[in-house]
Amino acid sequence: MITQTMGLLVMAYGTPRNAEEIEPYYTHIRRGHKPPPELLQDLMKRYEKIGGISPLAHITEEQTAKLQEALNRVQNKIVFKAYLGFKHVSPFIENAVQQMHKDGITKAVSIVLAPHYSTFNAKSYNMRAHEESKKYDGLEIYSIDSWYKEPAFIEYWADQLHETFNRIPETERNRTIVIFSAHSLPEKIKQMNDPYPEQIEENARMIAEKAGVSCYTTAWQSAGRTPEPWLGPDVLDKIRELSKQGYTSMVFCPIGFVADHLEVLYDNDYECRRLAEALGIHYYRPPMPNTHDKFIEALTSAVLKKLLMKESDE
Ligand SMILES: CC1=C(CCC(=O)O)c2cc3nc(cc4[nH]c(cc5[nH]c(cc1n2)c(C)c5CCC(=O)O)c(CCC(=O)O)c4C)C(CCC(=O)O)=C3C
Ligand SMILES: [Fe+2]
Repeated sequence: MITQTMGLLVMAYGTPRNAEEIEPYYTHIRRGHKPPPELLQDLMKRYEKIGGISPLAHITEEQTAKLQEALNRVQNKIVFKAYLGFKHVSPFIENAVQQMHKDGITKAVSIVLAPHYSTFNAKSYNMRAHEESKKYDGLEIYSIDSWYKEPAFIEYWADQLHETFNRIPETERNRTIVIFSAHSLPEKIKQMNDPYPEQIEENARMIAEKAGVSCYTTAWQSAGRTPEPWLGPDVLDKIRELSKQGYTSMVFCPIGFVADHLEVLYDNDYECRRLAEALGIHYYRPPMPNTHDKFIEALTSAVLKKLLMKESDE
């Protein structure tokens, strides 16, 4: 019995699709200010290092298609129709909302392809979607703020940790530490009572507990290249500190991200690995969620939970 079609607004950071798009992308991130040539060169070099361009565009589309497919498979009351909107590239979040309205959608649920809530990501994504939807009479969007506690998400990373530990020689295990990391944000979020730092800590604890890992820590990565202070400790400093403490194997779980992209393939797999190996440390980084079934299950569950809560409100 099908009762309604519902929009599924999937929002993500966005990535350039080819080398020509890098400059306009970076300009958008910098709120319309063209990057100075050195910064642009530096970013282009990082993309070159991971194969010319990020695999992210493709992965995001696949995640969205799989989420739509799973939502329509596990229940038969609502037909979900997915719309993808980006923060920094076209189609922008606003374009996706407008398209939903054009297609006659009156109710939609929105989800961000990042697990945690902060003023810089989920809040700004949701605000942009809501501002745009106000222009269209009768388009209501139910926004999921965060979904990092989804059991299938915790299980995904716990399973990955199990598999990774199985690859680490037994004699090495008592000198192994897991580093959970997320994108750093400007330190001023602390004065804004932003829940992001606590959510990362809580998520790390939940995953470590589920995996039975007692030796773990958290750190920040990929801080912006601006003069203002960013949340620390940075993951590179953390590697140096842990090396001094005698750890010789490190397992990197960048839980703030959900796909293979620049921050993981360059900041973790190139920068962290290079430093770790220079210090004689074995570097491990379990695969990212990408389109893994467990991960899609987590997103599916977050969407259905949001709608159940909505039903009981009404
Ligand atoms: C919290 C957060 C997430 C995770 C949550 C979410 O996903 O929403 C995230 C993800 C991503 N960030 C990405 C890329 C970039 N982010 C930059 C710069 C910035 N990120 C910020 C925050 C975040 N970013 C911030 C506060 C800045 C400073 C400028 C500003 O105030 O906005 C820059 C500029 C140059 C540089 O600093 O490197 C680039 C190129 C890509 C795509 C990678 C690819 O293409 O493979 C992804 C998935
Ligand atoms: Fe970013």
